[in-house]
Amino acid sequence: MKNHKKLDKPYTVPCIIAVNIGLIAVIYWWVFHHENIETLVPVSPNVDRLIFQVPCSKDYNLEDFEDCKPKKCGRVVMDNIVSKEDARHLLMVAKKGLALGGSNGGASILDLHSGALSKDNSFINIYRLIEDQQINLLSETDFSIYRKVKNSIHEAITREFKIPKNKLFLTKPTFFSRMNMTEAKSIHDEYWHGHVDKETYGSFHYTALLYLSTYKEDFTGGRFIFIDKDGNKTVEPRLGRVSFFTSGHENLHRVERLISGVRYAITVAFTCDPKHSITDPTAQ
Ligand SMILES: O=C(O)CCC(=O)C(=O)O
Ligand SMILES: [Fe+2]
Repeated sequence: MKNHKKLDKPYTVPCIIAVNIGLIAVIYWWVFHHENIETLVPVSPNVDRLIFQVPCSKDYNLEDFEDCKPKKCGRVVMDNIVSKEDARHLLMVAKKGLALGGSNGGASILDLHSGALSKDNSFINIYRLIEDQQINLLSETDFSIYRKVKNSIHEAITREFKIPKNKLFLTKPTFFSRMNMTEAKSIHDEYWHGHVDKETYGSFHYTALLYLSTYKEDFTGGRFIFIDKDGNKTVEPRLGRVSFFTSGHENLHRVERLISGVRYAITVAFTCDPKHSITDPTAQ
């Protein structure tokens, strides 16, 4: 026993050093790299209606639109206002539209209103392409499901934020998005930066997201993250899930970088300013 102890001694100092280095590495990672993320809405179970109030930023103070601008700010998640069937149909529209173009980086968009479609590191017009190539890509059913879904989201926002229906307008840009883990080739591909929609897009007062694919089933990474002062909070995407929120600084957010798979969603935006109102898209 005595001999055994003697043999152990030469290892004591290196052991203490190794443990200390390990400890310092863990503390360093925790302080500088560990992200404290709370799951606000997990991918399952299905949620009927979840509401999270947040204090409004000053973004709305100088604006008119008394009937429409948020009096209370917040976030709402609803899984049952868009049917799975309609969400699947829109996923098919996204796939067939984006198949005609696509960014060479990690993020592509298709805007049915303006026709903008990502192509390599720029944009082309899908309606011009359809005309040039004489293809029958988008049907009247595609547009009618898109309008129906947009109307359900509009109705939910007016109900939850107590806005007269005729005071809230669809605005641009409103678009399908496809994200994957390909390395970014242009700034348009860098979807993971924190941003405020009201600032980024100008006209937004309320932002809605309709998810067309499901976290952990179709992709990993790619969670939606609210960046709050008291920590980050995620909404995990799920086919047919609608997440909407007031678009000011109270809802700074980003999308987490994808780790695997492909993520589809639609950003649908609404404004209180009739000058920025847009009409529903139609076959051109
Ligand atoms: O797709 C998402 O979850 C968020 C997209 C977004 O932040 C945006 O379109 O402004
Ligand atoms: Fe956004």
